Amino acid sequence: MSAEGLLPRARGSAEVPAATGETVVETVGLTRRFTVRDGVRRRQVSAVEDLTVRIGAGEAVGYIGANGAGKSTTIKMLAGILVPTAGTVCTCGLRPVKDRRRLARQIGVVFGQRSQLWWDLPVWESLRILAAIHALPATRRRARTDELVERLEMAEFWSVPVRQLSLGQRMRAEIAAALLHSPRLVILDEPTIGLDVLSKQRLREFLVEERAAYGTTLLLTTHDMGDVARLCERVLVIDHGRLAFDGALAGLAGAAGADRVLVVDLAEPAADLEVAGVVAARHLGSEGRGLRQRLAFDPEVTTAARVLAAVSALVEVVDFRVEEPDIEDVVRRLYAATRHPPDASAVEHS
Ligand SMILES: Nc1ncnc2c1ncn2[C@@H]1O[C@H](COP(=O)(O)OP(=O)(O)OP(=O)(O)O)[C@@H](O)[C@H]1O
Repeated sequence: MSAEGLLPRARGSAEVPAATGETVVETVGLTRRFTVRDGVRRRQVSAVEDLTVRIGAGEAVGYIGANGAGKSTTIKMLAGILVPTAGTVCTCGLRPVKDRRRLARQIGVVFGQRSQLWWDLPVWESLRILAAIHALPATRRRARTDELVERLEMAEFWSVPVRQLSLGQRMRAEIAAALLHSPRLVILDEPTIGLDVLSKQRLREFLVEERAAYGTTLLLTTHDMGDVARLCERVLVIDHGRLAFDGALAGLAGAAGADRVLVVDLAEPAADLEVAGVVAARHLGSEGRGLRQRLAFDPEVTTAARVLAAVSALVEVVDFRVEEPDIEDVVRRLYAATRHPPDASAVEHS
């Protein structure tokens, strides 16, 4: 059966519905500590400490941090897999551990490094089993399956056992499995890890479309800042278990004091441009005997227009562009700036 008429069509654009104001995730003072053996002694590791955060329906939130920062531990508490040591957590209006079965109907979780599919079964059979677990009515199952097969381009490997799939194919099947029951909240833990550029792009496009069509809330952990830049308008940075930043991606660059870069192409070769005396900019490098020059500036202090004007007063500019800060670098700086203890002023809202 076709999905036509039973499910709203996904739109191809990045248009996203406005958040409804309803709360999908709410944590207050959420904390999880582990006791680990250190030789003969035992010590406590604080994986997540005093995390207070609210995510509204329809939001797309990137949850980022260094290895061991506490991302997976947070996700496990949101999904009811781990019991918090202290604090409270409410996911889709439910208490995750106590209401875990009911919660399973409302959330979809994808762990990039772990599979929820049956290794020896063809993709279609894994999805059939999951549909039965979620007790999806046959019409809804068929319509949703048709839709996912088409949008995730799964027809070519629909009957192939999961163990024979390429990583990109398996990830598409994992996403289909997690979204089969149309969950309100989708949690993705490193969904694009190991994927080639094209597979990453396809997956991101699918998630943007899914959100646009159904207003799905996305919470995404990733080390790939391209995922965050393309999928999320809000970023949470966790550092040593504590929230170090909560705000817009652009604000993250501002909080970390990252520089933007003005790249100018000149009509004629020129010596290294020194405009620091006029505006707060520093020369980063030159190419082609000075035909192309790069100038870094702090967006908190000056603007691209002012730097360009200062350069234009010295030489003839034929072309220019402004490069945004490298987000990996931004996060690194933020870690450095907020280490022990985190700077509460970096948290824009909670
Ligand atoms: N079951 C456990 N027992 C003991 N310590 C744990 C356990 N799970 C996590 N930890 C510790 O808690 C801290 C946070 O781990 P977590 O896996 O949540 O980090 P992460 O941000 O997801 O890291 P990564 O990006 O590497 O997956 C780490 O110091 C980790 O060693």
